Amino acid sequence: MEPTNAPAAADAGAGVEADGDAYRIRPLELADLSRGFCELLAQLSPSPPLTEDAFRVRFGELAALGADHLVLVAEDASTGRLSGAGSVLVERKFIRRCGLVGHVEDVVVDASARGRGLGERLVRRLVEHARERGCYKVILNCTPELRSFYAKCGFEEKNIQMGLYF
Ligand SMILES: CC(=O)SCCNC(=O)CCNC(=O)[C@H](O)C(C)(C)COP(=O)(O)OP(=O)(O)OC[C@H]1O[C@@H](n2cnc3c(N)ncnc32)[C@H](O)[C@@H]1OP(=O)(O)O
Repeated sequence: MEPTNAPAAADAGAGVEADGDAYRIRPLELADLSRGFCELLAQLSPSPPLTEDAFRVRFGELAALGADHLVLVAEDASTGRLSGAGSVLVERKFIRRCGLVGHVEDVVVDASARGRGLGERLVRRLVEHARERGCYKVILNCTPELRSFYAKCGFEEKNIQMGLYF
């Protein structure tokens, strides 16, 4: 599928949030590469800048997943730069009568915009998307320091995380 500059997962029911405040929460767009998307992600994990081609290819791959993959960004209404981002992936399982599970990933708020409730708003929007898709639960991995942030977003601690890095 040829990627366009249309919002990813535009059919996801993930409508733009325009509540008149400083940030506009909406799906990722191709033009967001030049609005600071990579700089935001670099605050989450080592993430060198992407070329336009690399970004376009990955954007197209994710768009092809439709509403099963949603990347939301928060655009600063006064500057047009991105101040936050987060993703949710809907996993299709066999168990629970072919149940669906939402995975929240890569939540980040720019250092200059933290502490104003933007992270919580992003996470709640991602969770709402998973709920509307019919997921029976939403899960995520985080460091122990973020327990209280995710508790504020409605999550409770469950099990432990295991990892194997290559
Ligand atoms: C699944 C994942 O992606 S895990 C990775 C999470 N991302 C990161 O660690 C990247 C670096 N950190 C960040 O980008 C931000 O600090 C975030 C996303 C964790 C939080 O974003 P913010 O916009 O600052 O959070 P927000 O203002 O919505 O905070 C909501 C509540 O959580 C609390 N909170 C926020 N960050 C933290 C924290 N690091 N530790 C403890 N509590 C926190 C706030 O005090 C607030 O509580 P309050 O309502 O009582 O005041």
